[in-house]
Amino acid sequence: MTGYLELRDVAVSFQGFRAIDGLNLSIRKGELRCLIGPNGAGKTTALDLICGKIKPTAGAIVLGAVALHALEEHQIARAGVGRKFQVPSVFHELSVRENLEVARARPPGVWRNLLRGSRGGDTDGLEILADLLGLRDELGKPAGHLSHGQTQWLEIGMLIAQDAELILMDEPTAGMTAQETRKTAELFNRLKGKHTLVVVEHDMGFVRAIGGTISVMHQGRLLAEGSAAEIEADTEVRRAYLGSGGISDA
Ligand SMILES: Nc1ncnc2c1ncn2[C@@H]1O[C@H](COP(=O)(O)OP(=O)(O)OP(=O)(O)O)[C@@H](O)[C@H]1O
Repeated sequence: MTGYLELRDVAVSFQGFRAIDGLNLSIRKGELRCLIGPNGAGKTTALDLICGKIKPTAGAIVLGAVALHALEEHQIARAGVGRKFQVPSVFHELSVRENLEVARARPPGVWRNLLRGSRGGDTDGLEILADLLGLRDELGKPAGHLSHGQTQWLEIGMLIAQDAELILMDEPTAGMTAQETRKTAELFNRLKGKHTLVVVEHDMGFVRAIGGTISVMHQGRLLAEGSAAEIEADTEVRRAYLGSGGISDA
C-alpha cells in the first residue's frame, strides 16, 4: 500500500467486543474519503483511533512516515491531524476573526496567542481563509451569533488555521439546512487537494455531491470501496444495510 494515511489490520475491543476487527484503509494525500456504513459499523471508532482518542489493541496507523498509533493524542494533533466533533468547539464570545487567530497559533498556547491577537498581531491570510469558508462578512461577529452551518464552517476553518493536514469529520452536515449542506459540499470540494479529508457521513445525497472514493465499513472492517454508483449497486453493501433503513439521503 502507498497511501498517505494507512490503517493496517487495526483492531480494538470494548469489554471483549471487537468494535474494529482487522480494518484496512489506504488514503492518498489530498483525497476526500467518505466513510459510510450501517449503525454500529465502527466509523466513529475509526476516527477515534486515527486521532488517538483511543488506542488500537492491534495493527498500525501511519500518516506519511509517522506511526500515529505510538503517539499520544496531543502529539497526533501536532503531527497535523485535526478532528472536528459533532458539537463545535468554538469560543462563542470571541469574534470569528479572533477564533481563527486563536486556532492559527495553537499549539503551543491558547492564552499567549489570545494576547498577541489583542495587540493587533499579524492577521495575514485570515481574510482568504474567511472567503474560503464563506464567512468574510462575519469576521467581526461574535461566533455565538453564527448560524449552525456557519459555526461548523468556522470550526473547519479553525482546523485549517491550526495547519491540520488531515481533517477528520463526523457527520459534518448533521442538523444543517439543505442550503448549508450544499455549501458544505462546495467547501469540501475546494479543500480537496489542499488537505486530506476523512468524512463519516450518512447522507448519501451529500456523499454523492462531494464525489471521490467511498469506503463502506461493516462490523468493524472494510466491506467495499468505490464510487457512489459502485457502492449503491453492490449486493454485499445492500445486504449490510438491510434492517438499518438502507443507504439513504438525509
Ligand atoms: N466506548 C465504548 N464502549 C463500548 N462499546 C463501544 C464504545 N464505543 C463504541 N462502541 C461500540 O462499538 C461499535 C461501533 O461503534 P461506532 O460508534 O464506531 O459505530 P458507527 O459506525 O460510528 O455507528 P453510528 O453510525 O451509529 O454512529 C458499536 O457496537 C458501539 O456500541
